[in-house]
Amino acid sequence: MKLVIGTRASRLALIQTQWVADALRRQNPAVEVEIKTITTKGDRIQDLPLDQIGGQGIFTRAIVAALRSGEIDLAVHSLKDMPSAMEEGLDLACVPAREDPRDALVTRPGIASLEELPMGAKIGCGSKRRICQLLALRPDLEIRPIRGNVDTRLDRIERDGLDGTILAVSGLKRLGWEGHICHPFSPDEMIPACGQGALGLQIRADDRAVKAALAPLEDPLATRQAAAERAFLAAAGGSCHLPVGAYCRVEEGRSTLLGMLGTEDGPLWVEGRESAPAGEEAALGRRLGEQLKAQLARRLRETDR
Ligand SMILES: NCc1[nH]cc(CCC(=O)O)c1CC(=O)O
Repeated sequence: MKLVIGTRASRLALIQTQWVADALRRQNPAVEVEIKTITTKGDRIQDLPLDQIGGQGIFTRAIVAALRSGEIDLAVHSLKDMPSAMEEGLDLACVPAREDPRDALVTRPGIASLEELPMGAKIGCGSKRRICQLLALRPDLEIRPIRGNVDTRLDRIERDGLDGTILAVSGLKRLGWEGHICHPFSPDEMIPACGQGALGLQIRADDRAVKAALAPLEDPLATRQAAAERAFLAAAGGSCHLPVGAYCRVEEGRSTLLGMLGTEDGPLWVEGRESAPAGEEAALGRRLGEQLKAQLARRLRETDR
């Protein structure tokens, strides 16, 4: 059996795809794997903030089209870049073992902790979710817009005279930059993006052969976390325009979900926590998502008065 995997061309995307290809070959030596790189709108437009390019799934749409046309059989995404509603005719085949889900502060040399960041330090950050939560911890910090892939952002600390930036631990680890981490934020300090650190393996919904070939890669824990976090994202109505995040802690017999949701233009945001028996993660995500959406709407009405 031959299987063509599609991916973005960034170094991180290629490393993630190579990981899946290797796992596939290991599980199933009969599978012949080919990797095809695809340029997305998000990769082409590097000089605009994400929320000005517009549209959900700017990093995934071109890949989705290749999947639909049969040009590729499997798309490897960062789960956090996938819209909560799956495109018509496509399916999430499975979620493999997850990398570290946390966000991390990366600083210029000479700053060894969050506390050592001077008053008014300049932090490069384009994520509304990260900005809301960082300012809650350190209201004095000055936020500067920043974009580009992980390697570019690290370079820009020095080039733009920044004191630091915030990146996902998973991406830093996969790229070999974990030594740059100054402070990993616990999910209680900074709720990660839904699915952060996990990969989403996307296939044509009717492609049973590819689904079966991928089945051994499924991680039951990551699958339960993803079910909760993505149901939260869908129910909260989250997109890349809103500060939104969720993290599901899976324990013996019980799952606890942390979630946060804010308004597009800030500064208002709310957070909450709910738990449910194991196996009910999707319902848990929906419940907390609806709850926080209603809570945010209430808070907005109160501030209008
Ligand atoms: N938004 C860009 C993006 N998409 C996926 C990752 C890597 C993190 C992951 O594995 O989820 C990153 C970089 C980052 O946020 O630091």
